[in-house]
Amino acid sequence: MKFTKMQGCGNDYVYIDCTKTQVLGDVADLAVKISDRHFGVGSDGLILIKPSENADFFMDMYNSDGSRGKMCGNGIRCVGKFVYDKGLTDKTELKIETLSGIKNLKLSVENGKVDLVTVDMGSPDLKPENIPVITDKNVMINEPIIVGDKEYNVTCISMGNPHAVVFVDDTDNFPIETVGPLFEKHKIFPDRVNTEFVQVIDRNHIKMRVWERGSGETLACGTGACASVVASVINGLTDNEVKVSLLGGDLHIKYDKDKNMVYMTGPAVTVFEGEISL
Ligand SMILES: N[C@@H](CCC[C@H](N)C(=O)O)C(=O)O
Repeated sequence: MKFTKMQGCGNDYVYIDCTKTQVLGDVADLAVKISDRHFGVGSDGLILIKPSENADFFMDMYNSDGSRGKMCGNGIRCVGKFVYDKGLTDKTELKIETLSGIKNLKLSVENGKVDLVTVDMGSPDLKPENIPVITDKNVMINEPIIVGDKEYNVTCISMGNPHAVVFVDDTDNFPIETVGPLFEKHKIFPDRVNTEFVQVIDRNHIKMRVWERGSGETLACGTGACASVVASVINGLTDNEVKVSLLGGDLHIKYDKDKNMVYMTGPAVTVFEGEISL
């Protein structure tokens, strides 16, 4: 089975072209095995590119623990690059279906290959039941919760998947490896949660580290960067166009408040290709 390893800001997945053939068997188990950084290819998860009846392609994504994600911001940019660079389409404006709906992509092509991709990420959803987060509040904006033995203020947002955004003074020295798992499995998040720890640098620049549900700390999270910018804007901390510096690179996020739409621009990179014998 042929695969391509790709990354967007260091958030790396193994991509398999399933437009003509299917992956048979237990895909969740395959995702766990392929993602293993010692005994597998090594990645934050697995992404299958499938045909779609409603869009140009379908993105089916799995975290490294085998759980299925509904949306992946860094992954969807790489799907755009994959299908264009491999000649599966010659369109530079694409519709990609995900488990959280259809997303529109614009590909920037340099010397015949895609480098940057802009994605219309749709509207952020703050309704607790849609995230989901268990609360008696109408929205969770900067609300205190106890995690472990400490109080943190969280802003909860769905970008097609669940996010909790926490503002901190210093992301570099934040103990994400101990606090991240406590957020992920906190009882108020019945489907677990992706947690972004955000430091505001200025009104157009934030730093962010992420603990992803199902994958642990990753070098970047596209949906998380979008949620972080929405949270920064609604908490009055930034303007609506923001550079998000992640451990693996920068994303540019625009939150159009009037239309309530979020746009993400960032890189998509092919790392290597290979073949797996199962
Ligand atoms: N890295 C992704 C998000 C992947 C899915 C997430 N862990 C989930 O389970 O919701 C991104 O770039 O958005």
